[in-house]
Amino acid sequence: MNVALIIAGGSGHRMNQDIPKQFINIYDRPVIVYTLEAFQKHEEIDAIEVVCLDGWHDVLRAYANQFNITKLRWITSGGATGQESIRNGVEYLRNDCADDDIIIVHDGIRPLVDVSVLSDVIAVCRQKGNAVTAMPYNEQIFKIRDEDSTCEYIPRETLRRVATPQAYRYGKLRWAYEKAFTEKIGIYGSAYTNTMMVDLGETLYFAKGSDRNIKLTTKDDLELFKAYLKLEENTWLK
Ligand SMILES: C[C@](O)(CO)[C@H](O)COP(=O)(O)O
Repeated sequence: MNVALIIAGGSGHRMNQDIPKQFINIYDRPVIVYTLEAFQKHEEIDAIEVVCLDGWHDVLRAYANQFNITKLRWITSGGATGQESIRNGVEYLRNDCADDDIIIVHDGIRPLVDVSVLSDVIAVCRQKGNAVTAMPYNEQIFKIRDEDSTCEYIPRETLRRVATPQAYRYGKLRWAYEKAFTEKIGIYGSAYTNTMMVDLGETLYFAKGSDRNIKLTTKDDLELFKAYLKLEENTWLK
């Protein structure tokens, strides 16, 4: 079974809005619905779990009914941090998932994930045991010496930008979160499943990423999202 684990537990304070960013309406539907639709229409996705902000579970269920997201099977609560939210989502599946099921972890605020990205992350995970979507860098990356200066750079050919979706076998994911939280490894700061896995000594495998798969963090990102939607609409009309 291939299960999408969508993380939508954030309160979105970086966007300075009353509504959490995953629930902001863009044209005719909220951001989270665009994300859910991408998984709903992918034929290899069997079921969807959403880790959702408390107080928004009923709203989410109502949207799922309205927009026919029939694969949505579980809604559970987030935690105090992103890592706690993902861990909650993983634990919540313990009676429903087998160790070799594939869990596709995805940020609810990346609504432009497309079919080919999802297909590749599932295929690489099936073959290698895990997969993280990745893209090359096209800027030069300098390390800061202090806030005003630098004298060291990292050759960009040696770097990849890793995003979600990321796919892991359920058994490995459960083992990793249990170990990480018990031994306090890879769970602080900006840690995510990918960095935690590496901190636990695991090797990760790259799958095809997409520059279009933006994370909606700031208000500018919302404008970019709208522009992409308009572009798609115009392309379909032609
Ligand atoms: C994939 C990710 O960039 C971590 O590698 C993730 O999107 C981070 O999410 P955050 O909420 O900005 O920490």
